[in-house]
This record gives sequence, C-alpha cells and structure tokens, in this order.
Amino acid sequence: MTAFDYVIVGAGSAGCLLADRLSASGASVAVIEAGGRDRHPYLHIPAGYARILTHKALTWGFRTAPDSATGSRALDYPRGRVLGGSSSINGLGHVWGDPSDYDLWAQKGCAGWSWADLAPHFAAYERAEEDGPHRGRTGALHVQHLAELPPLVAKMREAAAAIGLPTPRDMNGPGAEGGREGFSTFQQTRNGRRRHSAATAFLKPALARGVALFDQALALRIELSEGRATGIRIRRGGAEQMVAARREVILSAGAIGSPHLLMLSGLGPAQHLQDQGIAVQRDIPGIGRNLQDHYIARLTWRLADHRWSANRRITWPRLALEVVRWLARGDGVLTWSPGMFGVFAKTEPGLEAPDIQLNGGPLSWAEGRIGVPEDAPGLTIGVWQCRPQSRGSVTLASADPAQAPVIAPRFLTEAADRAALARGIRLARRWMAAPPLAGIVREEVRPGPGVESDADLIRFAAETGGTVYHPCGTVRMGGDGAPLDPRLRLRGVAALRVVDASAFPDIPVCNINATVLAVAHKAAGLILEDA
Ligand SMILES: Cc1cc2nc3c(=O)[nH]c(=O)nc-3n(C[C@H](O)[C@H](O)[C@H](O)COP(=O)(O)OP(=O)(O)OC[C@H]3O[C@@H](n4cnc5c(N)ncnc54)[C@H](O)[C@@H]3O)c2cc1C
Repeated sequence: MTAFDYVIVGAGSAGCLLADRLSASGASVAVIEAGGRDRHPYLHIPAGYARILTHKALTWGFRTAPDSATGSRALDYPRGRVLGGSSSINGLGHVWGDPSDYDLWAQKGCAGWSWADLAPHFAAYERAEEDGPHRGRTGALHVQHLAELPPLVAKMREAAAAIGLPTPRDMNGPGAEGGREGFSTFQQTRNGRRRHSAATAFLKPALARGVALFDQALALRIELSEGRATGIRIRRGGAEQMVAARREVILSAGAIGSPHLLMLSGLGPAQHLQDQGIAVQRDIPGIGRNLQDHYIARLTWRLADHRWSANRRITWPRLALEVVRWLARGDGVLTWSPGMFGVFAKTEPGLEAPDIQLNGGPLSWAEGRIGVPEDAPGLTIGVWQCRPQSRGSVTLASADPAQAPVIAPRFLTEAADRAALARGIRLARRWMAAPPLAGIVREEVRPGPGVESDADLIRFAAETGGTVYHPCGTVRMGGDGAPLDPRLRLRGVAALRVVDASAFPDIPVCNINATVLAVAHKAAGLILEDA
C-alpha cells in the first residue's frame, strides 16, 4: 500500500489546480485519474473540440435519462476522461461569474464565498491579456483574446449596440466589478495556438515537483474507518489496490463522478443505497440532488455569402490552408472555439443579473450537429438561460463502479425556464434584424420565421436543444442540510472533502470553468490551513 498526505480523485479542472497548490506547500500528493495521458492532438488544437465531444476514449460517453420536457430524448452529456478532465475537451470560454452569483452563495450559508472573498482567487490563477486592475497577470493559466476577429464579429458588435446593448471589451470586467451586461468576444484558455487546459497549466508543474499520478485508474470507492476517510480503492490494469491518505481524501471527480463515488462508498440517500445493495455508511440525503446545468437552443441564420461565414474555411480542401496558417502564424479557424462572441442580457425589468446568454460564431451546422458544417454560409446563435430553476439528480444505476450513473438534469421542467428561453430567442431575432446586419444576415433557417408563438418557440427548444455542459451542485456546500460545510468538508465524515463543480450551491450565470478553478484555488488554502 502506498500512502500520501493528500489523495485527489480526478485530474480535471479542480484536481489539477489542487495538485499544484498542495504539492507546492511541500505535501505529498497522489492524483487518481480514470483517463489516460492527453496526447491526442485534438485536445490541444482549440477547434479540435468539435471532433472529440463524444470521443469514446477521451470522454465518459454519458447520456441523460430521457425526459418528456425535452422531447423524451437521451441527450449526449460529455465529460472529459483524460488528464485535464473537462478542461481538456471544453469550449475554452473563460468567464468570471457575476458578483451576485457568489454573494447569493454567501447568503445561502456559504460563509467566506462572497464575491469579495472569491474574486482574488480568480485573479490568482490566471495570466490574462487584459489590463483591468482586477484581472490576474501572473497566474499559470493563460487567458487570451481571440487570435483572429472574423469580419462578422465586428458587425455583430455594431448590431448589439444598435439594439441598445453595451459593448465592453472585457467580458470579465470592468463590468465584473458591478454586474455584467452586453456584447463582447469570449476570452479563451489558450496559450498561442494551443489550448491551455488545467493539465497543461497546473498538473504539468505538479508532476515535475513529484506528484504521483495514477492514470487509467478507476476509483472504486472511498475507504472509511471509524468515520474517517483513509484512502481510495482503485482498479488499474485489472488489479485493485488501495492508495492511502495520511491527511485527507479530496474528491475532484466532477459533478457526476463525485456524487457517484460517494454513493458507491455508502455515503448518500440511505434508501437509494439500500435499493442498490450498498451498505449505508452514512445517510446523506443531499448527495446527487440539486443537479443544475444550462440548456441551450441553437438557432441558425443564412448569411449573404461565404465572406461572412467560415463554413467553407472548415471544409476540405480549404481546411488545409488553415492547417498551414495555424502552424505558421498560430491563428485562423483552428484557434476558434464554439462561442466566439456572446451577449449577456436582462430580458425582464428589475433583474439583478443577466438572465440570458446568447453566444455563437460565424459557423452553422447541418441539422444542428456540431462538427458537420452546412454547405451554404451560415451563423449559429446559442440561446440559454443564465439561472435555471429546474433541478435534476445523479443516482446509481448499479452498485458496479464501471456502470454509468443515471443522469437526470430535468431541463425545462420549470415553467420559468421555458419562458426565459422564449424571451431569449426573441432577443436573438431582434439582434439579427438590427440595421448593421442588413445585407449580411439573409434569413432565419432554424427554427424559421414560421415559428412564432411562445409555445412553438419552446417546443423547438425542447425538441432540439441540449446541455451547455455545465453540470454542478450535486454535492453542494452550505448551511445545515447541505452535504458540505463551507470548508467543503463532507458533514459527518472526517478527512473527506469535495472540491469541484459539485460543491456549487447554485450555478453561476455563465460558463463555469473559471469558477471551478477559483473554488479549487480557495479550497487549497482551506485544506492547508486545516492541516
Ligand atoms: C464539451 C464541454 C464544453 C465546455 N465548455 C466550457 C466553456 O467553454 N467554458 C467554461 O467555462 N466551461 C465549459 N465547460 C465546463 C467546464 O469545462 C467544466 O465545468 C469543468 O471542467 C469541470 O471541472 P471539474 O474539476 O468539476 O470536473 P472535470 O474537469 O470533469 O474533472 C473530473 C475528472 O475526474 C475524473 N474521474 C471521474 N470519476 C472518476 C473515477 N471514479 N475514478 C477516477 N477518475 C475519475 C474524470 O475522468 C475527470 O478527469 C465545458 C464542458 C464540456 C464537457
């Protein structure tokens, strides 16, 4: 048996950053990761994203439980299964949450997690191109503006201004100091021509410092002794072994993996565990509940010609020119990510934070299938509600750790979420009809101008939409009744923390990777204080 001060499960966004910070303190650290090394080239070429969303080896291949609210479809639910976790396969968008997101966390019993508490942790890990005084300049994670601004982006900005939206340069501020609204281009977790994943930014230096990596190792359960987590049982290369923790076990297996592993270990809703034949170690009803995610409906417009759309540029043989450009200059479509520009908007009066994000790029997909460009020039706008009220769950399908859990996001089960999407689609239409886009945006293709009533817009969204890939909240922190206390310790079990997207009490208004990293950065400080 091998023993370390800290044993971290999951080399994803949170796990990589934790490994770096904990090992920098001189502690011995082991990281257990089910996936393998991040050698596949598509993990490093930003646009490779479109090719690996459902890759058999690099993702978990999850699908959701069909739900009548979203057309009774089993939706793809990608999660990274490779060094870097979901940060190695994500859309590279780097977005700080709205200040009110974290102030609401604090109001919900998460002492120490207000905006004022958390903002320094965002700045601490990033190396951003922005000059804003609140942005980080010296952290390990490179955050860069788009390497290329396609002509359509400038027009989209003009069109946003024409419908009365602000157009800040930095999506993460200075508006981030006082609320966020308007059009801006996305910043990317990119270093030059390559994706900058959590593995590249944080795990690489940690491994150089001597952190032990158990890759291709499935965590089977948490070992418990007298109410204390003592290590992790893993299966690697067909053999089982125990990796012991002298100080703490830290779950960073993500919003699906962490509640799954807790339940496999007998920590969760007692009746549900018994139904699966698992001996209950502790009845913790909140584990696997409170699943939150953003739900996106993708709209398509036909553009006047190929100057405005990149559909041809990403199709062979023209794509060959882009490969040369990427190698020679480090820009072009291979540095793009799916969301190149975005709008945060308040579609109702009196809201404290935006309720809608619109995002997109000068590309359109055949029947909405990402990665398969249309022949004709097109543009996609994704519409999603920032603070959905629908809540889902992660439960066990089986006591076998190799079997996927049941993922039920229950998207659009709340009427408020459906109504918000309809408002968002109308806003997107207003944007596309703005005068600066006259002569460029020719016609709406999906859902099409015939789809007009709220009921029809919602039906379109329900039958064609999907996840924005932001599951969180499944082992939430908070006051009494939350599985985690505000130091991210599992209540009732010693030496066990959960540090990843599971710990969020509520979903931030935006893409969540930057917040996962900020949570992990703060958590590392808490863990070291408690050592
Ligand atoms: C396709 C996609 C696009 C996205 N786009 C964006 C974006 O543009 N911007 C943004 O902000 N966010 C985006 N996100 C979300 C963001 O990347 C994630 O929220 C974030 O990476 C989650 O970090 P995490 O540490 O909680 O989990 P993860 O990064 O998912 O890490 C969990 C790790 O644990 C491992 N693991 C799980 N269970 C076990 C087990 N039993 N044994 C061993 N290892 C295990 C997994 O293999 C994984 O490596 C996207 C996500 C996806 C999937």
